[in-house]
Amino acid sequence: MSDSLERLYLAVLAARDLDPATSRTARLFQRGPAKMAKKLAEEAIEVVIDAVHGDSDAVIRESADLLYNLTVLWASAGVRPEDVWREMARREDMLGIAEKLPKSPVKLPKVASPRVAARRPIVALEGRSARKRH
Ligand SMILES: N=c1c2ncn([C@@H]3O[C@H](COP(=O)(O)OP(=O)(O)OP(=O)(O)O)[C@@H](O)[C@H]3O)c2ncn1[C@@H]1O[C@H](COP(=O)(O)O)[C@@H](O)[C@H]1O
Repeated sequence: MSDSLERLYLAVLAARDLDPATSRTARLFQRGPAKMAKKLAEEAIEVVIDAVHGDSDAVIRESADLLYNLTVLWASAGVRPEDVWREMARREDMLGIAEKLPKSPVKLPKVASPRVAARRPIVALEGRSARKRH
């Protein structure tokens, strides 16, 4: 998925300077961050409404529109996809990926790699209040 988003981000950057009369992306850049934010919010609401109605095909279509509008806003804000992937990796390292632990006690490897050792333990979701992400 990140490859698709990265290709889309590059296409958005390339379209920024096209003719707004023929390029939606160029038109969004011409109209500025407020318009971009409005379109992004509209798409998010469309995804929510379609999800609530159980229309998964519409959720797929609107999610593609949402991601398009998100990459436009990233470009406008000077954010690159790799900046977001880095933050997601940081959170994964810090918080671990909460997984359902097996019922029987599991033998953890004696020697963990420094990266694994630095990670917070994987926690079971049942019966624990979700930690607030920071
Ligand atoms: N990936 C997309 C993409 N996804 C969605 N959209 C546009 O976003 C719209 C979805 O928003 P809406 O549902 O609000 O559609 P709308 O009601 O017609 O829009 P408004 O009238 O509300 O502005 C779609 O109709 C598409 O026109 C996209 N427009 C462009 N791209 C890509 O962006 C790059 C640049 O394309 P241009 O902007 O055409 O130069 C290319 O790689 C394109 O494939």
